[in-house]
Amino acid sequence: MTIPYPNTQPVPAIAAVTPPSGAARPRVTFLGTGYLGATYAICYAELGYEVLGYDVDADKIAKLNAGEVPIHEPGLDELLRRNLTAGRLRFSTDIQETADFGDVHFICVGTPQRADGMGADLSYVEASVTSLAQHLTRKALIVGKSTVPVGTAEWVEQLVGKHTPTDLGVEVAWSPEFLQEGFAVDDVLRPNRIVVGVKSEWANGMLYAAHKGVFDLAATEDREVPLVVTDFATAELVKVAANAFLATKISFINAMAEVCEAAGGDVTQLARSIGYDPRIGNRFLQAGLGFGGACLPKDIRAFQARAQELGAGEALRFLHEVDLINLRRRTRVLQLAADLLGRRSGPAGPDLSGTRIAVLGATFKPNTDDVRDAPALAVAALLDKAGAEVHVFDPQGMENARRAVPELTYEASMTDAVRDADLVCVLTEWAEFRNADPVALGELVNGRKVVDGRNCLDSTLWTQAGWEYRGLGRP
Ligand SMILES: NC(=O)c1ccc[n+]([C@@H]2O[C@H](COP(=O)([O-])OP(=O)(O)OC[C@H]3O[C@@H](n4cnc5c(N)ncnc54)[C@H](O)[C@@H]3O)[C@@H](O)[C@H]2O)c1
Ligand SMILES: O=c1ccn([C@@H]2O[C@H](COP(=O)(O)OP(=O)(O)O[C@H]3O[C@H](CO)[C@@H](O)[C@H](O)[C@H]3O)[C@@H](O)[C@H]2O)c(=O)[nH]1
Repeated sequence: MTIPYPNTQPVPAIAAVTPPSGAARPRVTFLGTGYLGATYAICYAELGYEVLGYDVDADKIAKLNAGEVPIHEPGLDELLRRNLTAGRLRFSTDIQETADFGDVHFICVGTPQRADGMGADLSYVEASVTSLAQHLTRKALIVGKSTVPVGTAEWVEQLVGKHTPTDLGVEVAWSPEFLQEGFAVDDVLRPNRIVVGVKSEWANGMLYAAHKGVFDLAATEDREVPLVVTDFATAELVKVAANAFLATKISFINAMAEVCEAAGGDVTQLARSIGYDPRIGNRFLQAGLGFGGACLPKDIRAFQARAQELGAGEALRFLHEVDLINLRRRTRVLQLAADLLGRRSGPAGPDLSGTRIAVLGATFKPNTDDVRDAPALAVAALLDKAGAEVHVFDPQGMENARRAVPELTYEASMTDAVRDADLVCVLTEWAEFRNADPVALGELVNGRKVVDGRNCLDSTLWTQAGWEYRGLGRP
């Protein structure tokens, strides 16, 4: 059932339900206040809901209660402070308080790649759902938002059944999340669709009420937010299918970059040209260092692992290739660096000892401080392993990067990083790097050589300023 909103007709399938707390709108909690949960909690308060965010990380909760957003996400600080002051939002490490507060509890904990293989680690889902269920004393709806292997919602339902008395009637639903870091506030307030997996009319009604603020905002802006109401399995699959598609699109253009490198073509012009075809579209066709972050890489691996378990592994074999194409871009940057520095590659890769390399960018993309599986940081580590002295600068990711890869040298500014460098690698396309003046930077370096790992620099400008320029998939 697909229900466009606002609908010209009443929505008969969605019954109005009274929240178990008796409040006019459901009171909502978010378990896990990381990149997903903190953003959601704050934006839902902005939509007018009464919200409680819960986490086991006391530092994070203390920061949030003090009006400090623990991550870098544009626009979130102001919304946090405004809604704390308005009294609609608070954060807690008390699970009993959380259980007592909410009508709808959203599970937003991490589902990282398992250390022992490709599948998803569901231990945080299990721990959060179990402790919540054990503390519930009235009917509520538990909604999974974390990205999970298909079948998890059924398992969560059993878990809830095991830990709550049947007469409470606690129900489970799944509503995957599609927000992009860096655009998260707008993505939560103005999503391009809402997908819910439900088993009962009551759950459907509660979830509708829990999303009504989003629909109302859309109506005031003369927009529609499509609502897809479906079963558990489809809801879970929609999420990983979307990420698999996005990853495939990026690897497709990076595969074309590889061919351009062999044939002497320019992938940026190729991408622009195919993107004019509306069936292809020009978004997510940016060739470069490839995809990283806490979602696409781990999600395509977990999807393959789950499909394998279900006997459908063949269907997703191409995702293995998508992953390999993506990872090859990292070694390509290493190779370009060695070429520019005139170093030959042996069987163990190039020897870059005695060189000094500036790495601009550490986060997995601009406008975030997130360095989880960041291609930029992975390349910085490869350059370091090859013997180079690596000096890194990132506008927002320094603290996380230092924690993740402490062996690199971290600098306080772009100019500090490039000073005396034999080579500059631009690996995350922050505006500060895109708009850097190649003439001024040229005065600081030891050698005017640049690898543009994101094809984000104006190659003509840099070449005119005397730089030897190499992009990915470009002649
Ligand atoms: N980051 C994104 O942009 C994004 C977008 C869509 C979906 N997702 C999915 O959302 C989920 C969360 O991702 P994230 O990036 O926010 O992760 P994160 O690591 O930033 O946040 C997870 C939070 O859960 C907390 N936590 C761990 N155990 C807990 C427990 N038992 N009870 C309560 N809290 C607990 C952690 O302390 C942490 O603050 C993942 O499944 C991810 O795939 C993330
Ligand atoms: O044309 C492109 C677009 C993106 N990327 C890279 O792809 C990665 C992922 O980018 P993006 O998708 O913008 O970041 P995320 O915030 O990880 O968002 C993805 O992962 C989230 C978590 O599942 C989903 O909710 C989002 O819909 C999905 O876009 C980054 O490293 C980008 O540099 C490219 O290399 N080329």
